[in-house]
Amino acid sequence: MIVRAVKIRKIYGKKDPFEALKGVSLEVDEGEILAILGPSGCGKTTLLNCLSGLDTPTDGEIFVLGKNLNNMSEEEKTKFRAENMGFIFQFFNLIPVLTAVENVEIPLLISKKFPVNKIRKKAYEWLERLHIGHRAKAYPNEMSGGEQQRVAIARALINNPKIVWADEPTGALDTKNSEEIMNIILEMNRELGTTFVIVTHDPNVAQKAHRIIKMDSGLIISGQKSG
Ligand SMILES: Nc1ncnc2c1ncn2[C@@H]1O[C@H](COP(=O)(O)OP(=O)(O)OP(=O)(O)O)[C@@H](O)[C@H]1O
Repeated sequence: MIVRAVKIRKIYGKKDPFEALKGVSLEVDEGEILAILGPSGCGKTTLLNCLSGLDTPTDGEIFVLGKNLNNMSEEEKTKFRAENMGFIFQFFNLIPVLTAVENVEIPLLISKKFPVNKIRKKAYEWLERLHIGHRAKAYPNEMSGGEQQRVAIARALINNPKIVWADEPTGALDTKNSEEIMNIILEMNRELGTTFVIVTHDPNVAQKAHRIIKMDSGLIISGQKSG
């Protein structure tokens, strides 16, 4: 088990509090592709952000790779994320002033695990692997949505993370590109064993996952492994 969340509650606001998560427990196995499906506003992004340590739940405990996020400082969480996690977003979140290959290099430059002279080569290899080597020198605004998302996936995976969090990764793409992005995620999962947790509105995307969790109004309503 790579992720375990126990009775997560998240309350936004003090004056006019809103309970976005009402006691959510879930487990994710290593190597699993888990889709989190549910209507707008049901708490999917809030849950994902809590699980990855980007946000802090009001109550409950989250263990990732056996580590309790509650026991980590913000600095420790940042380091833990950089070493173990990758992120994919709906609108790609590429840095507009950097080329494709420069965007892909970022996690390696931060982690300092690779000598600088090897980083460019590795970034090119990842772009080739995702069939966009020919776009290496393009800037984000010169690329299609599908191309930008491939760059973002290369960036998410280049550091060989144990787990990748994807928030509506196909939300800004047409059907054909959505299918291609999901196929890439499946392929990477098979080849590298990376765990993916994918928030989506799209039942076609969710269908390709190993397991689907359905949420409604701040609760998981189906798909939990145990009660
Ligand atoms: N920072 C915030 N302050 C107050 N309320 C918030 C905040 N962030 C989210 N919410 C509320 O919490 C609820 C859950 O939001 P969340 O973004 O997690 O839903 P979601 O299921 O991801 O929605 P969508 O599919 O539209 O992205 C929503 O009602 C939202 O309005």
